[in-house]
Amino acid sequence: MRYGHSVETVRRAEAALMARVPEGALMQRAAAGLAGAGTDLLGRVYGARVAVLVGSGANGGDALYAAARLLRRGAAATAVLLNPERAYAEGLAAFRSAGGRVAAADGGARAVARADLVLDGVTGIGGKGGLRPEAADLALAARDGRGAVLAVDLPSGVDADTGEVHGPAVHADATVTFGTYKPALLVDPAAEFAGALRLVDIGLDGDLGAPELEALQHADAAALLPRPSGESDKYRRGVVGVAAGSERYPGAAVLAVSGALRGGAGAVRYAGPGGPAVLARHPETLVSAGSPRAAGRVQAWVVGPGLGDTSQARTAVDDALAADVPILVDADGLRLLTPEAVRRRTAATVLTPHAGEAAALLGWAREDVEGRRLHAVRELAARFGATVLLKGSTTLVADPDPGRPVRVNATGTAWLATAGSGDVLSGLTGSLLAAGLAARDAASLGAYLHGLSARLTPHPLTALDLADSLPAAWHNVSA
Ligand SMILES: NC(=O)C1=CN([C@@H]2O[C@H](COP(=O)(O)OP(=O)(O)OC[C@H]3O[C@@H](n4cnc5c(N)ncnc54)[C@H](O)[C@@H]3O)[C@@H](O)[C@H]2O)[C@@H](O)CC1
Ligand SMILES: [K+]
Repeated sequence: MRYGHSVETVRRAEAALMARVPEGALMQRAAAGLAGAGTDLLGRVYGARVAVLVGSGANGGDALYAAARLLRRGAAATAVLLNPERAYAEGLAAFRSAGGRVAAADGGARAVARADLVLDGVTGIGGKGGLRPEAADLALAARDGRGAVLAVDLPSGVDADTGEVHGPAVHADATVTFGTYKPALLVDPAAEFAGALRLVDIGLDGDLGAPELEALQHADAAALLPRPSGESDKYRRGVVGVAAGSERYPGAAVLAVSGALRGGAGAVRYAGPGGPAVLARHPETLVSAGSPRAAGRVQAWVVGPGLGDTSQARTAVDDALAADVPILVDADGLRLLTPEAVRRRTAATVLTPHAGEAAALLGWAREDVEGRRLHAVRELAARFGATVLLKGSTTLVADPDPGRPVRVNATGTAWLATAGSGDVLSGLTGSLLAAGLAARDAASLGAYLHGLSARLTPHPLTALDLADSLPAAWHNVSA
């Protein structure tokens, strides 16, 4: 599992650790990791030009010590001090004694433009609000310059705890972060500013408390995959019901069933008007034309994709909400649900909105959901007492229990933004629910496999390609 911790948790762990190690040791560990990443980006250090953006805190200190290390290996380095009186004094002294130069008051942009590597040490976890104008200009010069931009701990200007970006921020090619990931590195929009991530161990692990965020890795996904045992038959593996599609949108039925068939359940029951289209593509489906209530026993329901807005659609949603098994509600189901009926449920409920649907459920503007994804997903989970999977550039899964970390999916790709891809995810995740996974595990494993499948499918991909690649994603995880 990859974890993200809040600033408060990091600060507490640092304080505990600092009491046990010699003064300055943590910063030297950080600087060593940073210099190593800088070396990798440069390829050849000797003769390279490094520009160091230095703010007024320890983040600038890390950058200065790292630059001192690069200077000792033959680089030339220029520091751009944003607040010369408050630059980290010991780091600046080490930088100067290794041969580093300080740019003249008006020479910062030139140093940045000429650099092969720009170290962004403006702010780290102590940053508040976006970059101030002078730093914002340098960040632009760094983005437009020829060198690689390496952020120290975080790209300066992003909000460490929320992943929100309120104003200009550094666009990094890579970020070296210390001790643990910070939420901003894992959640958009901030994560888009961070580039490739590298975690440097500074010895915090034993002192870190509970994480804010966690991201499944391959091994975590593998451990969650349902596997049939010797005693399994199709009913013991779980039967998933799919109430999706309509005369108007029969494709959604086909796509949701395609996902469901590849999600580990032993059988898929389809209930609704899309039966002929479903059978034409998937003859193994158990099809009925009525509502979920009349469809026979299942261990989980998926309701919503392509249902439309008919009375039959409303009945399907009401029936699914009334069923005493886990359910997943997506798309039209999210528009048709009664919040009170969701809150009344005792079996698990998973809601899978994209930003627009989340905005409608919350009564927010869509931009607010996109800008405040972590807040939005937590708020939805709390209001509905449900597990919420918020789709998008970084898919998040929040549990109704606010004490549990939000899960962030690391496998997504922009290629998933294709018609019908959400229908496949719904079917897949519902199938994992039917196979017996807990709601947050089903949702986060569903997102993981779905993203991986998109990565394994030749581009540009269609939703059916995506479903067809799910066995390869499954195999990739379990291999
Ligand atoms: N505490 C520790 O043990 C360690 C800290 N480390 C580094 O220390 C950083 C935290 O250092 P600090 O707490 O000094 O804080 P930062 O260096 O992140 O920034 C705080 C300083 O920046 C100013 N500032 C805040 N927002 C600003 C903005 N928008 N524009 C311009 N200036 C702004 C503040 O007035 C303050 O002087 C970490 O991110 C990490 O890089 C590492 O050296 C590892 C060890
Ligand atoms: K930084």
